[in-house]
Amino acid sequence: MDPTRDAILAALDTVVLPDGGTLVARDLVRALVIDGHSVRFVIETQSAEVAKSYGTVRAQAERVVAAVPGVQSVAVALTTHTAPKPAPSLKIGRHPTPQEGRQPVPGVTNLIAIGSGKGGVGKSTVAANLAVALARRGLRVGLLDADIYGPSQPKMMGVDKRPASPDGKRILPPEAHGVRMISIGLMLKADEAVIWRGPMLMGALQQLLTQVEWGRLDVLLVDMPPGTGDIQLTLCTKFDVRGAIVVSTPQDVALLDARKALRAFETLKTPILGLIENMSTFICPQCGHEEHIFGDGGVRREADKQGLPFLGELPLSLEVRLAGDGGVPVAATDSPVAQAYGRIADQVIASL
Ligand SMILES: Nc1ncnc2c1ncn2[C@@H]1O[C@H](COP(=O)(O)OP(=O)(O)OP(=O)(O)O)[C@@H](O)[C@H]1O
Repeated sequence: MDPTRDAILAALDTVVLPDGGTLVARDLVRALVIDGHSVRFVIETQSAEVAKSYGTVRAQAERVVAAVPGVQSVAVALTTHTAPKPAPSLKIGRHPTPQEGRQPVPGVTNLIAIGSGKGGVGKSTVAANLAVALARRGLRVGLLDADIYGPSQPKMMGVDKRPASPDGKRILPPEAHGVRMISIGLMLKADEAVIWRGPMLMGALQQLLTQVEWGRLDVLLVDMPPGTGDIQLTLCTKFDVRGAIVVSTPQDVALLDARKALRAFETLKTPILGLIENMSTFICPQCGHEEHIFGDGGVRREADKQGLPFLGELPLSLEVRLAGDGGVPVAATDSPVAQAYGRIADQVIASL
């Protein structure tokens, strides 16, 4: 059995520090990654002096984690959070570095874009839940929130800490619900607006893909901004994208825009892995009555018409919205919607 994040944190909570408190109570554990039976994390101290007195803490942390059932190897790094190495936010956003042709993202086997034509159809919700569902199927999964103007993944995945950057260059992605994730939203102060033009956006995306220490991933999902713009262009022309998934509601206006997104991916020579229908049907929690608020089966028909795979449908449900707002995606629960996400994850795995 693979060790769980909770079990690791419980073990680390027993490590008492020379200056009081425990590693967990003092919030010094960063970049905890559980990769099967291997566990790695960083202990971040406030200063070099403190770090010096933490040698035994590091050894003890390694010992208690190694004793957690299922753990076979442990790697612990001790770093110092000092002023000359600021949070990576200061370094994100720049003009792109010139590069020849499409490049792979180091360590990533399948880079998948999650797009939509129209905003608000639930693309970010689907990206977060699909990432969790794939991780629950045993894949090593990453999630990159490239919706630079409206990042929502930190909230949906329940992550609000700035990622660690031990050397000021590499960024260690936090892990939530079994998924390593990064978002431009984690690099910014709350309410800080991003007023960047095309080249800056392209540079920021390039940084998030190449400076983040993803490790080995089977799948990296990229939550794209809605529509067809600079981010789509950069991702699909500069990186080896395995394929795109397009999310739409069955409503005609959403389908109209979804068609534009499909055409844009085709023009950029990005294969379409399939379409997902979100907000398909609403089942009244009081009386059980089923209502097709945004129409019935429109996305499946569209996929059939275009000869593309239909990956599945997801209901409009209060539970989904509350889970997203609460930082625990519904796919991490035992609800029937989580099972629907599991089925879509199976389809995605089969398409790779
Ligand atoms: N199936 C669903 N049932 C209920 N609420 C949903 C569902 N899918 C998404 N939502 C809610 O709809 C809102 C918009 O969803 P989301 O942010 O995922 O859309 P988006 O397409 O990524 O939007 P944007 O254009 O801003 O990127 C959120 O409040 C989310 O919780």
